[in-house]
Amino acid sequence: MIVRDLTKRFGRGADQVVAVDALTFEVERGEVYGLLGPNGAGKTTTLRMILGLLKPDSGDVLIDGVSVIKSADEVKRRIGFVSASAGLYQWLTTREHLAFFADAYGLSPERSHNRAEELADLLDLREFWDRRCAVLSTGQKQRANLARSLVHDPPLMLFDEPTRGLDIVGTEVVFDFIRHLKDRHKAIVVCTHRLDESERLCDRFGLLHHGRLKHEGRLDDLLGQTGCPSLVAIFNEMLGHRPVQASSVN
Ligand SMILES: Nc1ncnc2c1ncn2[C@@H]1O[C@H](COP(=O)(O)OP(=O)(O)OP(=O)(O)O)[C@@H](O)[C@H]1O
Repeated sequence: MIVRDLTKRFGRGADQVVAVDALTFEVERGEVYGLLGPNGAGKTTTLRMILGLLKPDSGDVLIDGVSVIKSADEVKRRIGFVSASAGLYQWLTTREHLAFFADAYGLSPERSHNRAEELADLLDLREFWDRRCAVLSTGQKQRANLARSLVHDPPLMLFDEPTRGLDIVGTEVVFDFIRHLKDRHKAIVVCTHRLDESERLCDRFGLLHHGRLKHEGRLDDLLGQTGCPSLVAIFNEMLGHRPVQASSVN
């Protein structure tokens, strides 16, 4: 995926906010890219533009050479999206969800059946396969949600706070899923506030502040460039935030 000079402003005049400001980055197949930033940095706005849900003021996104400006529907077919808040239909079972989304993406009935079987094995869905999503546990819902996102086997996967609200086991399921996608040569973007998790998961990072990339690179490169000991320290420096020193507290 190539994000090129993406810009989005909201409002007018003195109230105008430049949510995303000439943002450029690339994510290779088989790479996990952490798009990180504080509240209001522009992460969600960026994801919405990549997904073709929000029109940029300028710039473009190319997925396998297909432009979101020229062919938003083509781009949508090439993306799987996982968000902590993305809803499942409460009255559908997991099996029905996969069939519904496979149909929406235009898979043949045979391909839909085969994908459902593969995903049921991959994410261990069979124990709650025919239960309505309303009665599933948070972890089961997240597994159903992960399966739904991958039903059309897209080349690009976007994750927005994928572990929010999950316990350690649920978090590991998400991690294993992302590692599986990496092994399958997907391009993967993860937005999260969990810097410790992103350090474990991501190959490369883009640190966003006021809609601009302030730092980009592999963790070692970022630590070397900034002289900071951790991502948290880089964040604090970027935000001009000085942690309280124990010795300075009376
Ligand atoms: N529809 C909108 N109308 C006006 N301003 C908006 C709109 N959407 C986002 N913004 C503003 O754009 C900026 C970027 O918001 P965005 O939601 O992209 O940040 P974020 O990095 O996802 O934040 P968070 O981590 O809190 O979800 C913020 O200042 C926000 O208030």
